[in-house]
Amino acid sequence: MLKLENITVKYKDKVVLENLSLEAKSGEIIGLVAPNGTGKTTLFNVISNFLKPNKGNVTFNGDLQYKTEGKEIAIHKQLATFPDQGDLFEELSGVDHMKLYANMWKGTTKHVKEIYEQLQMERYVKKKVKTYSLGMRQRLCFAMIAAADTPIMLMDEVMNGLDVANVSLISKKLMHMKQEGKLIFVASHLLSNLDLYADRVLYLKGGDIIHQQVLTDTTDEYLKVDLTPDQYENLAYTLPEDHLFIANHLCCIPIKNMTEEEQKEWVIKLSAYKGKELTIGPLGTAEYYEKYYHEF
Ligand SMILES: Nc1ncnc2c1ncn2[C@@H]1O[C@H](COP(=O)(O)OP(=O)(O)OP(=O)(O)O)[C@@H](O)[C@H]1O
Repeated sequence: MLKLENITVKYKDKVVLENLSLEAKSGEIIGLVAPNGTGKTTLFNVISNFLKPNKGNVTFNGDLQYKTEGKEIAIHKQLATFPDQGDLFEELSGVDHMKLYANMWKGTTKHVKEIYEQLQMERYVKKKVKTYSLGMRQRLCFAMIAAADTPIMLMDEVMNGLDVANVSLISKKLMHMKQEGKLIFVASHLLSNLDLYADRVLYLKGGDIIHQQVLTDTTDEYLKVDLTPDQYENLAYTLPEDHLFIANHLCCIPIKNMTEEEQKEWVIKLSAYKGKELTIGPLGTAEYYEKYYHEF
């Protein structure tokens, strides 16, 4: 559905994206993770053609590229980007904004009511935006992209400023949209939230994707224990070569190639470190984030 090939973006002599390639299909939620200023927004701008890359191709549905105005219109019918709170009109109501997006992309507003009901916005959706709090504005931005109902959605910081209840509400709606077959990109700093609904999480560093974490892959399991650097250095056992010591505190031993007996032995060995919690499971988004971006 979407193919990026060797995308390079430079601002003067600063290289932000370098030879980045990626394929994505419908029915996927892809998390995009990196510290501030790494290139997440730049990547979204390339996908939506708000920015022409210095090199590389963006292709939709096998052969559709931003080559002519007509093709750009055809692509933009299928793709919506998350609105910025600064683009909201203070004198218009929430439902006016939703209808604007619904009309622009779908040519109908029939589905708008169902969306604002799902997002529990009935109480205020008909009031002017100037009366909205930050969280209400953010929920409206999400309701607008949901009203556009496009097959591809690019969401930058969708959960910004939302409380726990609203994060959960929007996460549920995202899962629902995925089931409908949408391809959704979510750039986020709310790492554990991505574990809930993303199929894969991409880690961006040095202009490229340095790691792709497949969250549906349960074979990637580790025995995890928190150790101080001192405990780690002076461990009484030789750890397997492919173990990780993430961010100087989390020791992770891969168990996928171990027999049940070997796994039990490691649990017993590590249980000796009293007071340290021992868990078994895949690495979460927050753990990978520490692995790639922790500065020693
Ligand atoms: N128009 C521009 N001219 C020059 N440099 C730019 C421009 N736009 C972005 N940059 C630079 O490109 C880099 C990547 O910016 P980008 O906004 O893509 O990062 P990001 O990962 O989305 O950050 P954040 O998490 O803060 O939103 C930054 O170093 C930024 O300063």
